[in-house]
Amino acid sequence: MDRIRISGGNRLRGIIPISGAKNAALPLMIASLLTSDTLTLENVPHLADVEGLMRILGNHGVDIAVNGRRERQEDGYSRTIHFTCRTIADTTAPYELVSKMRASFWVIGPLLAREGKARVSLPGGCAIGTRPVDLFLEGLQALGANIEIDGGYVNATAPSGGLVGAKYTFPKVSVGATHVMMMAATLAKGTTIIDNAAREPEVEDLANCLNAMGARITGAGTRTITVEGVTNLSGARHRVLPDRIETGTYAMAVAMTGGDVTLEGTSAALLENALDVLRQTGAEITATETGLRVVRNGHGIHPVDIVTEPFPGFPTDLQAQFMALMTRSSGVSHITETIFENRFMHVQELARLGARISLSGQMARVEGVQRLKGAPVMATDLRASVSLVIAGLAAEGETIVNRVYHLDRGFERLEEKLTRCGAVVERVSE
Ligand SMILES: CC(=O)N[C@H]1[C@@H](OP(=O)(O)OP(=O)(O)OC[C@H]2O[C@@H](n3ccc(=O)[nH]c3=O)[C@H](O)[C@@H]2O)O[C@H](CO)[C@@H](O)[C@@H]1O
Ligand SMILES: C=C(OP(=O)(O)O)C(=O)O
Repeated sequence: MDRIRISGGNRLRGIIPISGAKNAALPLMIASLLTSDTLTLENVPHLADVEGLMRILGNHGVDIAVNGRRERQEDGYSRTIHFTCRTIADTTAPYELVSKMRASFWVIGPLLAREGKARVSLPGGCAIGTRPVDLFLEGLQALGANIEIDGGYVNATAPSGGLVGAKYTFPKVSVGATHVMMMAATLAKGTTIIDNAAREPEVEDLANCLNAMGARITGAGTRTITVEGVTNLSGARHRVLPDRIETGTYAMAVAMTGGDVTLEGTSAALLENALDVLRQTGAEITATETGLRVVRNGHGIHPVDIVTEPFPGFPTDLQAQFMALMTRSSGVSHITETIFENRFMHVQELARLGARISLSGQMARVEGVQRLKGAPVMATDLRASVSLVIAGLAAEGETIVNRVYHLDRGFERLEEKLTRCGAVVERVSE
């Protein structure tokens, strides 16, 4: 099993290219199930989750060609990929595939809309909370679907004439359930109004792609999304938006080590809240023509309190990384996690490096320390893993991060990107 070895203490200087967003690429790939034409996606990150979803889509009958060639390109950079699903080969998404990744459950929306039925295993994904699927099921039921849960599978069936548009208000904001309801509603009869929708940029990206495929969606990016159903969707070409979580992660790494790094191919508008918080910690952040420049020279790290919230609030997917930064602040900060009830698994691992963190329910109290010291640590989930990398970059001596397969789900070429900026980071394969 691979590990990451970090020798801490170097400032980061240079340029980091930001990849396409994992959390946009996954629903966009799933949208290819809605049409028999080719959906071409540019800037698809090379990640374990993307590879896993390709296997799932292949099982449903999607033909996948990378850069026009059939063979997979293994150089590790973001790619252009063509997805063509002439006919749905199988409406079942099996446990063995779906249990590895939360987003794979989302195939339920397109399968139901196009084929009138879907049998999808209950999902897996990062172990950061119970992560139920009640909102997905209620949303699909509002469109007329009949839902039964049996043997760990959700069996969904559309009424004989297909799904029917409806008004539905989510009792709680869910990114995944918004994606699914929006995809399902594109082929439903009549108008669907989705209230209390997630406003994440990835929802807007999916809506833009669906509209390019012939859907009629307005309001994505606001609380209310309206979808006028159409009879069929066609192919399209769409570029995956930049990864705001990767952007924020590297910005926090620079704030942690000090230095001067330009993050290329990204946009401040995707993560204004997190960047404002970083500025309060003492980092200087400026927009450039092609991305962002993050600088921290000389000054200490100021403590800042944060509360995670749905977009446009502070993202839960940056909470662990921010906690790593706060371990070196000059005071006490409070970090409140409101999205997932079990997203503090990194706390005990950060403690191995010398961090002083205490937990009380949903809130972590982080007392900044003057120095962290390298140690072996264990990655417990995707963003927790990268928080350990950030801490390791600032720790004295050697940090070994075990179980890096979590990291490979969401960070393309992490070691290379950091090494090019002066960090000493290497992957050790055994
Ligand atoms: C692949 C992807 O894009 N994953 C992101 C997506 O996950 P995901 O779409 O799974 O997250 P949701 O927005 O659905 O979850 C938000 C909250 O709603 C709850 N909930 C959700 C669905 C449901 O049916 N019932 C229910 O109670 C969840 O347990 C959680 O407490 O948004 C999360 C919140 O920004 C991010 O952390 C994940 O990185
Ligand atoms: C929690 C995440 O992913 P998933 O929803 O796929 O588990 C994440 O991207 O941080």
